Amino acid sequence: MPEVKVANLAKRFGDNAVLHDITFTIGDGEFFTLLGPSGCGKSTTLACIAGLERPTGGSIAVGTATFVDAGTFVPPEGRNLGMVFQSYALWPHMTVAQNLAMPLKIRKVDRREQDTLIAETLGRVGLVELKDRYPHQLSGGQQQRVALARALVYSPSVLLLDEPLSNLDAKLRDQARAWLKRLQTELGITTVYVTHDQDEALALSDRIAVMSKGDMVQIGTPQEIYETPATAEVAAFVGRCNFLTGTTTGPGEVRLDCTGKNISAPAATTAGQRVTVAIRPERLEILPSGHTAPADLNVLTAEVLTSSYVGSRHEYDLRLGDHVVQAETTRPGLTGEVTLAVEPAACLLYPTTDALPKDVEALVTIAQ
Ligand SMILES: Nc1ncnc2c1ncn2[C@@H]1O[C@H](COP(=O)(O)OP(=O)(O)OP(=O)(O)O)[C@@H](O)[C@H]1O
Repeated sequence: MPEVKVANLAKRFGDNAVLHDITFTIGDGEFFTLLGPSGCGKSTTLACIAGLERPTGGSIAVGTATFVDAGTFVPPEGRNLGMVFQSYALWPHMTVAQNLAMPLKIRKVDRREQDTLIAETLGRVGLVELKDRYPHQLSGGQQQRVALARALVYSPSVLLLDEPLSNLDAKLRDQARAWLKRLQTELGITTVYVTHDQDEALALSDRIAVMSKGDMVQIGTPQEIYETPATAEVAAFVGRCNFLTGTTTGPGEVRLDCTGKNISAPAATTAGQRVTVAIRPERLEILPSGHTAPADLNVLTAEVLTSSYVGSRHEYDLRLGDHVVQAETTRPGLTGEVTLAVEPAACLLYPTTDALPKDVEALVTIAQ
């Protein structure tokens, strides 16, 4: 399966520049996800790869084939890519087998070969016995599999998926996610996946590209994106996060505004910088008041405001100085004053100029 190379991709609709200078390379057989909030340009990027949109700048190549470059634009039918959209777009008056036959007929595959490819592909997605049903006789999950089978039946070089699971209910979606990942690994097909769902992106991807307002903000493995987000905005978008403001007081030290106390944060360098400290809720260990935390941890005193039981863990809202922070733990029944302990390495620092989304700003200031 070939590499996908996108370089300096730009797209504008009239005066509206929606993609600026997007560059990434997707490896052979990689599951690569474009993740970001609504309107950031994910679908437009995918549509440019598919040939459904004509970029205003940059180049796109798959393997040795150049699809887009100065003076070159290969139309979608010349690209041999498989595509599945959020709305499965199955032909309602055709059976499952007929839906799969359509792209083969367009490619003038002979009849006997068509039957073999359809049977093989339906076998792969576990739908052989449903081949004579019409789309309205299938569940949402089954329709989604048919759409995927239709995109795979002609052995595309790359699979493009635009929020293909978002019409499924939560439980089905989890199952479909696991199934999709298994199928993709089995086929080894290079896949570009678009989603605004960070859990889905973390669970499925070999690498994730986080987009914001037409720019690529960070590209990395799920672990890199979650554990070392490049900006406060990425930290806020991927997973839950507490944001506290402060001022660096020297190498490795920050004075928090909310408590007036210093904490260790290895990324701090020179004194006097205004910073935002980002801490994931699960990295805040809650200890009942009076319990001593290991000496190498940052220790803060907080007060439990509310707790919720969410099955595998308890989520606590706590007052920390004039802020509310969230922490997750398996410890039930904590009330009143508690100790929060956090490893210095889990206190990520960003310049305060790093814009946070408005809803996160509201969270940061809620307790003031
Ligand atoms: N055909 C079009 N004409 C004009 N503007 C468009 C067109 N298609 C997309 N846009 C604009 O381009 C921007 C990026 O849209 P795009 O659909 O790529 O975002 P997205 O990240 O996929 O969002 P969502 O998750 O909501 O689908 C948006 O501001 C959108 O309004």
